[in-house]
Amino acid sequence: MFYRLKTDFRLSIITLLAISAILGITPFAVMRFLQGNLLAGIVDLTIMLAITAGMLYAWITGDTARSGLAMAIMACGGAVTVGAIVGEPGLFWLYPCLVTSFFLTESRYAIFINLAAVIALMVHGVAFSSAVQMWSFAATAVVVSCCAYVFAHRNENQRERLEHLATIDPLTGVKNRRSMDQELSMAVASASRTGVSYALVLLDIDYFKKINDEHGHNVGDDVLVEMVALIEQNIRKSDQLFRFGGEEFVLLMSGVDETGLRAVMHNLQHIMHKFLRHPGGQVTASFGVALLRAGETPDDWLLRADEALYKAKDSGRDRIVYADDTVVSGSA
Ligand SMILES: Nc1nc2c(ncn2[C@@H]2O[C@H](COP(=O)(O)OP(=O)(O)OP(=O)(O)O)[C@@H](O)[C@H]2O)c(=O)[nH]1
Repeated sequence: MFYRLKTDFRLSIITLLAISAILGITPFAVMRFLQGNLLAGIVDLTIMLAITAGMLYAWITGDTARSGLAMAIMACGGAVTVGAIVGEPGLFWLYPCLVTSFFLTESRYAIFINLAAVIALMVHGVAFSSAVQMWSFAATAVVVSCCAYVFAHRNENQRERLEHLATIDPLTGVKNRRSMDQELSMAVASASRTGVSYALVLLDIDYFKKINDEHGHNVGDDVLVEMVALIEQNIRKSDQLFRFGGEEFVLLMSGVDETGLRAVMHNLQHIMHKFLRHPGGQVTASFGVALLRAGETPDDWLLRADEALYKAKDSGRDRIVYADDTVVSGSA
């Protein structure tokens, strides 16, 4: 539960709004019933129930886009109704709604909802004691909306940037290990649901330390970047390459059978032999390959590929080893 709140920003805003609405509106709903203002009490109660239902929908379905939009409409619509019924005191409720609508839904919808709410109250007019008060309300509502828009927009940009930084390896531009863990779990789930086959390749450059030591770290970096470019040019768009750490990479392929997999691996090794160079000569790599088994966990799958890679290194490097093979094949 806390993980979802931490990772899904809109869900956390929806939850925050719903909890605030329940805590903030309940005393007023009780007060209005006690004062005999049945209509205002029922409106308060309806807003609370609708917002709570929106939050439950978001938690159950994960569809925060639709529930966020619905909640922005409900919150602003509710504030307008309260303003129209109880007059001036009800206007204050619109301000927090104008702010949260930018965090609940896309900016273009939020602008429309906020404008509609402000105009509806102005047209209704009953909540205002004078024209000056009405126009002051309109001006402050627009200022609040503009500030909320700028803040929400900047927040969204920074969140996207952070998400990018957290999932991408800055040197090679491929996804990092953190993304890989998620993708492997998704692949395992997809395989058991749809029956699509998946293969995992653990790839490690041979004697990379020597390249660094003899030619410098920058040359080592260039080798990593070139290798990634070569691999990406020779895999399908649906295949995914991750940097596992250091000079180790993971290639995740979907929809491959054993024959196709061997052809792809043979081609990759061939391409690297032909094109991957450093100032001192050829760069080679060792590969551990494992096709996903039915019911296997991501950790076990990765472990089999790792054991195959270990065998490839142990038997002389520049090798492709398939997890279920007993015989280690040599270089192409
Ligand atoms: N240039 C560069 N080097 C890195 C980077 N990350 C890790 N390394 C280096 O990669 C080297 C890996 O060395 P080892 O684990 O001994 O592997 P190896 O020399 O390739 O030996 P084998 O894998 O057994 O063939 C270390 O010297 C690390 O410092 C990086 O981003 N850039």
